Amino acid sequence: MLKLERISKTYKVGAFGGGVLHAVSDVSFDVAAGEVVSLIGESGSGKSTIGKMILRLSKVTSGRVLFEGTDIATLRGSALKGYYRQVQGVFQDPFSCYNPVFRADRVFSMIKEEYFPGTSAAEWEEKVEAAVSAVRLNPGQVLGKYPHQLSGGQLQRLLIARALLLDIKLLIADEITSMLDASTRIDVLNLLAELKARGLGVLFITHDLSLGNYIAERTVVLRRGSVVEMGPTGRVFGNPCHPYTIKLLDSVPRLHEKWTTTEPAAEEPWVREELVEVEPGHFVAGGYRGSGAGSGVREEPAPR
Ligand SMILES: Nc1ncnc2c1ncn2[C@@H]1O[C@H](COP(=O)(O)OP(=O)(O)OP(=O)(O)O)[C@@H](O)[C@H]1O
Repeated sequence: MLKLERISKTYKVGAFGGGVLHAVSDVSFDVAAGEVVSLIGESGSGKSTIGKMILRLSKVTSGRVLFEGTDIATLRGSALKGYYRQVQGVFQDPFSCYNPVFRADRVFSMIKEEYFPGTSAAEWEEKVEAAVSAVRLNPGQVLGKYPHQLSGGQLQRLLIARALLLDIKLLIADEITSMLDASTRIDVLNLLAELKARGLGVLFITHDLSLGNYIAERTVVLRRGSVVEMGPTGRVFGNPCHPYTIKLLDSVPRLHEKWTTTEPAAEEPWVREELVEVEPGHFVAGGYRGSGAGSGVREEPAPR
């Protein structure tokens, strides 16, 4: 469904824009229908930049984002609108998505005006109630309320309901649980699991390995804008091979804290190690191979 083909993003930085920051370098992976892929990496590793490029909030510097075979950079007008009916993002801070002056369900009426102007009021009301119930909220308790009368978890779920109203195929979920308390966080994760069972693809962006492990079929580990390891979650977590992944897994007891040891994104293109398939579907930059206790050991490259 979604395919990233060697996408990169550079930003001009420095006093007169003379420097170049490589936020994302040559990243390729895909997300299938009904699949959750978690994108993990510490602060500044380029996770959100990838999410923004998929949502066309940020232009790719090179490479292509394909959705059902079409390069999204080519979409214009009604084709672009059609894309947003199928692909939506939900972000970390639910409060910032609402205007405190208006009732929270204004986010639904805005969608009606934009995408469903011909739908009758009664039919629309039914659709909204169904979407709100699908995210396990009681319409009678949340509709008509102002944002300050609702919790962060309720506001986050309303945003997911809003995405559902569009009947999306792919959700870009960028740190959506990081501002929620532990029990609400699990609720939202279980909700994503239900949506996945209904065929929704999800790119689950997180700095929290344990959440990624809980929900995702596949995991992509990002370091300084490059993929260092990716594959089926069981393999990446059960047999981590790249020294960086091993280091991340060692830090699991601290995972509910945001990582503070921010690595700066590369100001110079750093030597990117090629991804090597070390076991079926499991790719590791530089060809490091895990061997249980001795994982992180790189075998001599095979002779060509
Ligand atoms: N508009 C911008 N201009 C210049 N640099 C940017 C811009 N947006 C992001 N960056 C830089 O690109 C790098 C990647 O940022 P990004 O937000 O994608 O990281 P992240 O992994 O999502 O981090 P976090 O978990 O803290 O949100 C960082 O070094 C960041 O400072």
